[in-house]
Amino acid sequence: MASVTDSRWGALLAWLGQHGMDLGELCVEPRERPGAGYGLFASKDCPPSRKLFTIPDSALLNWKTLSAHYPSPKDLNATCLISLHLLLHRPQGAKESSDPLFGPYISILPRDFDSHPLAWLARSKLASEETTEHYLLGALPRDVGEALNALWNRFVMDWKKVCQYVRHHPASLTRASLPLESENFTTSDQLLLDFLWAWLNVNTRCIFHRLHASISNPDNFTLCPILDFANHTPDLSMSMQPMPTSADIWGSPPRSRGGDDFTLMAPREITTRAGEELYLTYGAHSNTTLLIEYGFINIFTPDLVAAGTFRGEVNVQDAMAALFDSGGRDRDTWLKSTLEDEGYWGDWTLHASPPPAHPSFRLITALRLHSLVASTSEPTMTWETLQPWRAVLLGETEIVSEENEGSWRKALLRICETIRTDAEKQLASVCGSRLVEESKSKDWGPWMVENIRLLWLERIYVSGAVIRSVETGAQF
Ligand SMILES: C[S@@+](CC[C@H](N)C(=O)[O-])C[C@H]1O[C@@H](n2cnc3c(N)ncnc32)[C@H](O)[C@@H]1O
Repeated sequence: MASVTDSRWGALLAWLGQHGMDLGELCVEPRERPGAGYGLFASKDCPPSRKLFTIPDSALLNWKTLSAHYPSPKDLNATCLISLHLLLHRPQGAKESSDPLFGPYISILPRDFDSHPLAWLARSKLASEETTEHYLLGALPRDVGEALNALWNRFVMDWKKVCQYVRHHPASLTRASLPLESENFTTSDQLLLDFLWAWLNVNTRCIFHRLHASISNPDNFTLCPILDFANHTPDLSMSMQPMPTSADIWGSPPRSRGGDDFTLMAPREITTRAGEELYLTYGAHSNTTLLIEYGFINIFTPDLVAAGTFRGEVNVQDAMAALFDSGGRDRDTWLKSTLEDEGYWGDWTLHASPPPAHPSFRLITALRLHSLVASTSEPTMTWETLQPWRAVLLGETEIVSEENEGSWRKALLRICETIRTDAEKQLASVCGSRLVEESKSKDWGPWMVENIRLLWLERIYVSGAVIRSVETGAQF
């Protein structure tokens, strides 16, 4: 542990002890983890499924534990309420948070998210001249940039909700650690950046926790001290497991209290030795999602992609859009509306695993339709002539026809080749020496350039692997 975190860790444990945590059973601690900030490490040997610690419900930071301290809390969803609370009590400089409720926990949260792509986007929007962040954003694959813009829109919507809430309930600011005026919320760039810090803490560190009667309630999540030091592993067998709460078992949360305590268990199948890192699996996410939502990617090698052991995924929206834009207006419009009506428009992907490397079923379905209509001289098809394609969708037959199989597989090859060639060109141009030089102005810059380079390489390797699958006659 770095020295500054040492004292914050001690303060956090003392505070958790006041909340009733049994510190004697704790067998983990945070340590610096190059390339990932901090991580959670075993402080003694942990056999499979050993209980690692329990955080009392009152020390969990969530909608239930905060709502009693805010006027009309139902006006805010959990993301907005937790983010607002963090914003009101953000530590200043190297000081500790003076929040009387969660101060020692807020003090140990990351102090900045400068390396996160959403922070690049915010800074580049606020900056008057080109910054390193501009160059990094310019080097991202287009679909990754689009996913980032969608995340930005989500963030801005939450910020607007919070600004509106604060305007209607200025009393919500009276207990803030910082002197804040509700009028400044819509105009201050600094407040927007503070909210971004708070919102990214929520977005990158919260975990599902059943707080509400309905399991699908979107506010069923919490910030959980100590657990949130855990880094991600894509390997589920190495992941720690939350112990099912009584709400999970009985189907509804306890009525009398804020919620259940949160207990974390060691991985089910392996023994973790003292000094080894403990992980959580955040989800079966693609690298695009990991980068956009969490600010890192799963590292891979060409061998792992070729062997189908790395969960490589490539979005082929642009190449498909070009294909669906080349058959004449009537045909293109008909194709799009037919696929939309059937729910198969967009979200088309290639996958490296499980082997053989393959196109998604959505992509195959769209290509089958494109090839079917291309085999006719008409721009559209009748209900009757479309039946062979629908029969595949309904599971009544496996293929439209032998001819259609051959035709969509050829179209798939062309799409993969386009993606591979385009990625090779982009890799050489956007990840060139200018970006490398620019990135050196940030301590995390070269690491991020390597992540972006890997995103382009993922396109090259995965499309190459699908080409090999098609050429060797793999059935999908
Ligand atoms: C829940 S926190 C984990 C603790 C965090 N590393 C810290 O320093 O506090 C999630 C963040 O950790 C980082 N992270 C998690 N898993 C990672 C991994 N496998 N590689 C690199 N960074 C990772 C990312 O910045 C992510 O947004």
